[in-house]
Amino acid sequence: MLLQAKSLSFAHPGQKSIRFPDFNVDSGQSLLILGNSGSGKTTLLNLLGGLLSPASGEVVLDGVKINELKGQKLDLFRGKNIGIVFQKPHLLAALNVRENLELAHFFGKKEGQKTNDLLKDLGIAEKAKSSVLTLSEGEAQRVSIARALANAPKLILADEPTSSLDDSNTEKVIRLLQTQASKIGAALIIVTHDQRVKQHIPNFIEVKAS
Ligand SMILES: Nc1ncnc2c1ncn2[C@@H]1O[C@H](COP(=O)(O)OP(=O)(O)OP(=O)(O)O)[C@@H](O)[C@H]1O
Repeated sequence: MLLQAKSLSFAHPGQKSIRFPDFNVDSGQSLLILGNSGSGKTTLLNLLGGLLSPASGEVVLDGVKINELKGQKLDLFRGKNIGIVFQKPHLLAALNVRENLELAHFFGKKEGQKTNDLLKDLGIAEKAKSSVLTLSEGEAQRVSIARALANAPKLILADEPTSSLDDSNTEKVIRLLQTQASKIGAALIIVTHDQRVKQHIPNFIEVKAS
């Protein structure tokens, strides 16, 4: 089993504790995290990516308890093994498209996937030297997906990747994430409240505010 989430709970400062369901995900599998607005979906994704530390429980990725790693060890483990697609692209404005991807290789201390191949796969090869400030929203989002895939991670986490897209682009982005995940044998976890995504990925867990 690639990823195991066990007895996880978390409380933001001044907020009620959120308890999350247990689940496992294998390499090559896709899973949706569903739930109402404010139920804790992004919080769970941040726990899985080691961006937050749980109040109780554990996240085990490839036999490593992420929640027991700290500082540089955690950053390096995340850089090598986890690719995160955030709600907003968060690209570095001073760097062009190619450099934004190469930065991921640098932080992951890993050669990973070839930048040219990745840009071609995601249909943005002709933008390699463009400033990220000149990209359309959809292009910027594809660059952020390419960056998450650059190190060929074992786990891909995506937070609401389709919320601002129309139906046809929603389908394209989900296909892209699934195709890329299966190409590198990664597990794919997508947070969404977009009902359209359920048509493409039937496997889901639901986060409920208690
Ligand atoms: N930094 C924070 N400080 C305090 N409370 C927070 C913080 N981040 C989130 N929360 C609260 O924690 C709860 C869960 O938030 P979270 O963002 O995980 O929900 P979500 O299910 O992803 O919501 P949405 O679908 O609206 O994005 C919410 O009640 C939210 O207000």
